[in-house]
Amino acid sequence: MVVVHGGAGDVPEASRAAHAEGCRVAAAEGLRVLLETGSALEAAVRAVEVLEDDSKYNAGTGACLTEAGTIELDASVMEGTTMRGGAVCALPPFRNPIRIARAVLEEGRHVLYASEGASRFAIAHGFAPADPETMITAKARQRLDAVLAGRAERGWAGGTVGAVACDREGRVAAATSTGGMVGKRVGRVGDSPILGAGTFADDESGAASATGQGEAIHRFGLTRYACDLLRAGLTAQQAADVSIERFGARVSGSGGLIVVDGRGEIGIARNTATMSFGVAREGEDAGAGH
Ligand SMILES: NC(=O)C[C@H](N)C(=O)O
Repeated sequence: MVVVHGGAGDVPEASRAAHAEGCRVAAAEGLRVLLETGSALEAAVRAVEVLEDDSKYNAGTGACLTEAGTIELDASVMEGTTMRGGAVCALPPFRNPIRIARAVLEEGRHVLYASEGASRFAIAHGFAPADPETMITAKARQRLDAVLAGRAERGWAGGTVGAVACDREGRVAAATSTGGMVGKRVGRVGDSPILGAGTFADDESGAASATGQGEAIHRFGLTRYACDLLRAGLTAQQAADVSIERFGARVSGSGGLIVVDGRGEIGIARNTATMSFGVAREGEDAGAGH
């Protein structure tokens, strides 16, 4: 089974159905890949890739902009069987950062590459840098302009994307990708590329992908916290609910979380107005909501 999220935040009423539908499509495609390859890791990566290519979300194409008007991308992936992980942060424009994070995981020498080094790694592994103009949307520019003009708050952008997957043998994986915050400082790195914060997977507990205020998620270690609750015996939904409750109470964090355990039970929680999600399970029609 595959669960995806399209970011915690406050999507306007008129756009909510479209955001949920994008998640349904991504979860269904992730499940298709899971059934074809048997790999939870590949399924989570593919689901996130679909969302990166959908300009509605703040990841890949359509990512939000730094205060300098540039794109800096964060992404990570982790699989739960041997707990391998790969991540890139402050990456200049490449179309699918999650694929580069996957390549980091496969190569295995390091876990996280930043900025120039991440770009070099990507090029050495056959990824082509993207023309920034093909990835920057008019909406992303408008949002930055509003922030710089003081018409909107400099906050997290919403629209981060993530996926968790569980195969028939109980192997789990998680993946997360984002442009971060609108008007962030150049070099600011959020929680999404940090294992244990934005992304975590361990077959002995489960997998989780987080979204929301990155600085708070960093400090709280949100995905690791949720997986530790699974290990302690909570159901996936209880683990998601308790994690978000504690995250709000302890560090005043706002955000959301998707969780899956090794039996394919899922948990979805948020303390924001919306968080689009999609769920696809073998033998059932894919569903979506907020
Ligand atoms: N939309 C998000 O979830 C933002 C992301 N967590 C970050 O702070 O970079």
